[in-house]
Amino acid sequence: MKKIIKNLKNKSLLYHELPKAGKISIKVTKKLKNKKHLSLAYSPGVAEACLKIKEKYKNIYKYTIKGNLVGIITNGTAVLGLGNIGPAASKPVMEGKSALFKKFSNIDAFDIEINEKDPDKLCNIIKSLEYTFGGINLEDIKSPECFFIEKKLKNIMNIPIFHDDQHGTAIVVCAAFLNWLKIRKKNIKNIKIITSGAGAAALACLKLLMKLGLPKKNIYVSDTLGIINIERKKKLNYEKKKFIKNTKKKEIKDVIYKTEIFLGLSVGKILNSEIIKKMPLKSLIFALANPIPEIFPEEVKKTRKDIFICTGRSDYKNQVNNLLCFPYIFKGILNKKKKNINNKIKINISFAISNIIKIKKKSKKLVPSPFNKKLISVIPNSIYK
Ligand SMILES: NC(=O)C1=CN([C@@H]2O[C@H](COP(=O)(O)OP(=O)(O)OC[C@H]3O[C@@H](n4cnc5c(N)ncnc54)[C@H](OP(=O)(O)O)[C@@H]3O)[C@@H](O)[C@H]2O)C=CC1
Ligand SMILES: CC(=O)C(=O)O
Ligand SMILES: [Mg+2]
Repeated sequence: MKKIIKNLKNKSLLYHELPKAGKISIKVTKKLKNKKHLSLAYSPGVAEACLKIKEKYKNIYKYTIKGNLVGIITNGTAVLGLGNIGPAASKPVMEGKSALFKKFSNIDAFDIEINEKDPDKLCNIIKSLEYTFGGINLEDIKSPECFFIEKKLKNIMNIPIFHDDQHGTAIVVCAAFLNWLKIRKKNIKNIKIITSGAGAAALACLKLLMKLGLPKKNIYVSDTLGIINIERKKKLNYEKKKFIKNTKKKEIKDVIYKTEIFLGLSVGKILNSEIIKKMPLKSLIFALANPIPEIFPEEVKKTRKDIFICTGRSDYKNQVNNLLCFPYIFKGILNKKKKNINNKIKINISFAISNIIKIKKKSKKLVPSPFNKKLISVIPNSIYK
């Protein structure tokens, strides 16, 4: 195992370094071979396009890349499960998201890493980028600040704003959950769930699961201090407060015997064999922290073959990752000029993703592969005007 991990680390570094540093580059889309072309692309011809936009702002979509350009914006405060590693160290992730936009939905996306933690100041900087982009994909901004930032940007900007870690993740988690319900022939009203994580991703997932019908009383939320229960005094924010559970139980292991879903959106290695032994039959574990999941599938299989397991990683089956959503949802958003994605649309998309999978009796497959060609049609088509 150690050798495999070392091998992956080395390969990944070489992948990023060679033959050219980074994962993306810019491509010129018009002929630019001679002075004739140059006089169209640059001075004097370019002035005509400028003046058309000056005359009518909407022309910016006709004469520039704006309508197919997304800004992937972070301040590096919650980068994967690596935490607050800062804007510079976040750049490989953001370049990666840009590469995925291009690969999976042919959307051009610039990564913008901003060295600003103050939510109001960050909003002002992002607002000032409004003319450049057709939409903003907020990424890896820690909670609870991310909730305020997204809300404020939606109010002050005239382009779509989408916090991927919240809504992209929630849509994909719900899709997997719907298929698990189908396989298990279970009623959502009877399902109990415990989270590890009470941040952007975990709370957004819970909110969407509740829209699907999961009763709030069936939810336990836990974070670095354990279950958010009635005795909790510290480290509560207004979003966590919505999920205070009427219990004195403190630890995941105290309640996991009755929760069929474990939703891990925190950090690696939270679960172990001892804890999962107690889970109900054929439970579902989302071990979605990146890059190290809350528990590795090998450990689950060793202990409990009946359990369904999803991770956020590309090297295991059932990759529950917002990658299954963000390239395609933006395709729909940009094409349909849709500014806001409401819960009804998010649920439509979850059903659309889940329906790609043909449920088979003994199968444990809950989500399509990221390379499934149906995603590019079903997700944008689930967004109505
Ligand atoms: N697979 C996927 O598609 C996605 C996966 N993720 C993963 O989810 C995780 C969280 O991301 P995000 O919500 O954006 O980040 P946030 O910073 O918003 O939230 C992180 C949460 O994890 C909790 N946490 C951190 N360490 C521990 C610990 N040792 N035990 C229990 N809880 C802990 C924090 O607790 P506290 O509040 O007490 O600080 C916080 O509630 C990351 O690992 C990320 O990679 C995120 C988005 C998508
Ligand atoms: C997948 C992702 O967005 C994350 O882990 O933060
Ligand atoms: Mg992320």
